[in-house]
Amino acid sequence: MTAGLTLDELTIGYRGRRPTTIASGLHAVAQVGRLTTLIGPNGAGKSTLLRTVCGLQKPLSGAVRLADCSDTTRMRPARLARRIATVGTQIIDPGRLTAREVAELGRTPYLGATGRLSADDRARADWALEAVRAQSLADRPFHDLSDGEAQRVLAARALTQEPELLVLDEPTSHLDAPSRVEFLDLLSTLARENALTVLVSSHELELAMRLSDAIWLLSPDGALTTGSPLEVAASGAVSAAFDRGRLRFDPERFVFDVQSDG
Ligand SMILES: Nc1ncnc2c1ncn2[C@@H]1O[C@H](COP(=O)(O)OP(=O)(O)OP(=O)(O)O)[C@@H](O)[C@H]1O
Repeated sequence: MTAGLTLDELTIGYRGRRPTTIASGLHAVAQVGRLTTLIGPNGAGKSTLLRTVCGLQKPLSGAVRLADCSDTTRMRPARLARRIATVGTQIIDPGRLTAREVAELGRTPYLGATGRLSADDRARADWALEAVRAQSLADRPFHDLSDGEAQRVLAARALTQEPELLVLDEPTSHLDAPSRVEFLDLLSTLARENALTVLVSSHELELAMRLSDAIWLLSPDGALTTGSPLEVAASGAVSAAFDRGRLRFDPERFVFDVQSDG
């Protein structure tokens, strides 16, 4: 197994007038060819961690290392864009562009001074649209797509970027139930078949536990528990972070049960 992403004594948070530390001294590894899902209750710091991993936000201290040990927190944006692709929670508004043209935007970090796409650039975008099963959407205006369709096209744009690390913040939030399963399964397949490291955040705890190769659980106290879904469930950390009221997480079936009174 090869480490595609390593958090190295990473402390995340916010500077400014009211400095806030969200989590400190984090250590974790995401493997190449695996789907790693970051889970945690609202406000635990998932988006903060993902933004820090992608170089969109500076860490308070520590490093985020790629497979060759280079530190993304010190990388220039142009270099970052060739190595990490990210899909945020917001659906973008690219004006009148078609879905194919949006996917082709993923080639931007590789274009020369003319800004013209080569046949290889176009072929890469076509491959990515096919990989996320969005070829049939290619010629449609992006802004006419449903949120779920748009999310698949944005994933294609990220793949077109030929990253070694793909980071998606809540990629299933706009999808219906079967599409959520399908999309996480697709990400797992893409990771495996393309030697890609994939890190996603999700509120779909039960699905994430069933479909991910590895789990990073960020607890409200800033602790990060990592391992296979079985290992993380057995550690009791999922229950500690999510159980409330009569809701209990079953670490063997990966589902929440509502306990009866008495
Ligand atoms: N720009 C900011 N400055 C200071 N604090 C912030 C800033 N953005 C977010 N926070 C705080 O950081 C904490 C973590 O927020 P974050 O959005 O990373 O959590 P999350 O786990 O992604 O939450 P959710 O599941 O609700 O999306 C929260 O307490 C939030 O209020």
